[in-house]
Amino acid sequence: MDTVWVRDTEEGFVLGQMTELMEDGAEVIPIDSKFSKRVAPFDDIFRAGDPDKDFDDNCEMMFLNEATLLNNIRKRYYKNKIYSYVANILIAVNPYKEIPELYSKDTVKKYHGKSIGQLAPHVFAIADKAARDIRVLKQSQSIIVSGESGAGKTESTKHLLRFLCDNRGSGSAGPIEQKILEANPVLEAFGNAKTTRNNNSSRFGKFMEIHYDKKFNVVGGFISHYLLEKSRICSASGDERTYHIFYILLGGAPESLRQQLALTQPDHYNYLKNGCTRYFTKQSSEQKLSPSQKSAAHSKQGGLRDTVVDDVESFAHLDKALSTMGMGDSERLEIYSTVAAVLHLGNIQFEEISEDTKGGCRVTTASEKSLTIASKLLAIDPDELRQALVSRVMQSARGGYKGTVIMVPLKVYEANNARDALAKAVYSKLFDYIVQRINQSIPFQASSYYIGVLDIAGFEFFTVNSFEQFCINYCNEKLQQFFNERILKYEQELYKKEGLNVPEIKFVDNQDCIDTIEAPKKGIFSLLDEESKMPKPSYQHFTSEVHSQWSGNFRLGLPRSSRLQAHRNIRDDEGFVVRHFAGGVCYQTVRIRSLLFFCVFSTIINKKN
Ligand SMILES: Nc1ncnc2c1ncn2[C@@H]1O[C@H](COP(=O)(O)OP(=O)(O)OP(=O)(O)O)[C@@H](O)[C@H]1O
Repeated sequence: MDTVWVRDTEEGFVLGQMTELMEDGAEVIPIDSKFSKRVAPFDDIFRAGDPDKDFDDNCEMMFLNEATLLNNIRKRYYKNKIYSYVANILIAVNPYKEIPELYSKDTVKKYHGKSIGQLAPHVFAIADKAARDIRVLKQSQSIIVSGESGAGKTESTKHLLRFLCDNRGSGSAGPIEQKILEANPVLEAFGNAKTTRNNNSSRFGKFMEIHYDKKFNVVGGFISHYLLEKSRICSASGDERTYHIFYILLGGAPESLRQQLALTQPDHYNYLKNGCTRYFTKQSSEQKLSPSQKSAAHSKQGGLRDTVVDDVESFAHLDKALSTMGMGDSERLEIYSTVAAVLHLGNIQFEEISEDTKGGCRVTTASEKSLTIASKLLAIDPDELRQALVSRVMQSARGGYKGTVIMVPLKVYEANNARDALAKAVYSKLFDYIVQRINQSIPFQASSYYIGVLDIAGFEFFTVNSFEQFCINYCNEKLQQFFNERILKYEQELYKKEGLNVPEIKFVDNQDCIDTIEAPKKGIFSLLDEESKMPKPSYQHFTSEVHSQWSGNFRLGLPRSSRLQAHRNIRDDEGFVVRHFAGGVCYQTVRIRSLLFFCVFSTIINKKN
């Protein structure tokens, strides 16, 4: 009788004995009597090998399949062994607790110069391999960290960087390395937020390069960032919050600065009040908050607790880190003013002008004060800001000549969209600026090699999927293609070359899916680009174009073809389904409309800069 794993809807897999073979399945009696005897198809039955033993490298198992892989990872996890390999790929499980000695200075020292497999699987072994490979192969190296939100990507990235910045196993970092490491808390303040899955979730992707000279000394670094989640700037809902920096300023900035920025408490701001308005505090930092800084929810329920995040204490650390990066008092004040301006912008509200036959709107009297503060903090004329919010500029062009400029009044909902687009553009430009300043603080004149670490969000699929999910999933589609090419195709070619008789591994080429997104002229990006250049862009027209260009293509479908009931009610001209390598995702184009507004407003911001 064979010991097998059989698929189970509750448990994932259940261990059992295969007792009887049938035509298209088998009878399995689970070893644990709390599970019932069952008949399962062959596709749901997997050889188990020795289920009590755990392996450093999953490839060492006699039978490698979905069930044995999961069993091995689980067995190890319960023994605090959170890492395992699949050849050169490291699998990490988030332990959500500190494991003694796992990342200590001694452990760093131990892993320096050791090949993969010499010591237990570890993120340091991957970093060391990259460091040795640039020496041996004389070629730059990159490490891709991938996984769903909360999987531990950012923590793993930090450990990789710490190892790479460690001075040849001395347990300490040199001055340049120190600056590279200090970039993280600054990026986290502006680019991380509390989500339901992760108190410190990175809402942007990054590629961090550590540059080396010919003698393999660290000479500097460079950070590229991608896809900051802009929708979060203007709305937080339920238990989620917007970016940490807003709460750090409100809860941690000195009283004088808060007064200068006209800051009060989180539930006074439209962009914050619909989400969680409590600060992260420790017992000691909670005492430092005055009642006027706390939202009603914070006063009632107290602070949120996390081992790392503390909004009250963070301000001083952030301010110091920005100074270390070479930012003087006035530059830091400009940064804080811009953050505060976004909050005040969000409080500007509009009302219809009943006597206006063109259906225009104006700023409400109650929010005039917010408009004045926002324009003061942004150092722009309040009337110019007002006009930009309640009207749209139109200029005819004929035969290469530009005609008269006409100000078209906006309706209330259009002005709301315009305000939010402006707030998003201001904040995302600020984020670009922060990254640029970090890069200036870790410059390098010349470098021979670099080790890059890519920390980017994994595949996303929510009930409502917008442009942000579209970009993230496109990126993951490209990464999957890279993986297919680099690992599956390349390995199989190697086996062939070496004359090994290994059965061919079949995988689905996802180039056709990538084409639907990026093909020139008919790809979704191209169509969106075209739509945004039209005098009257509309999401319905854009969606119809997508469907007509890709009609009959397997990769693109109508919302009603989605597996999720909620998507089947979406109209044909309100969304489309893309069948990605990881599954179908229904994107709602009503949401993409904000991108069109974004295009208009980024022009204003660029002019201001
Ligand atoms: N190796 C680890 N040891 C201990 N705790 C960890 C480890 N990795 C992650 N954690 C815990 O899990 C939390 C989430 O991890 P992390 O922020 O790295 O996830 P992520 O994959 O980057 O998520 P997101 O995509 O949302 O940014 C961390 O704040 C930390 O508390």
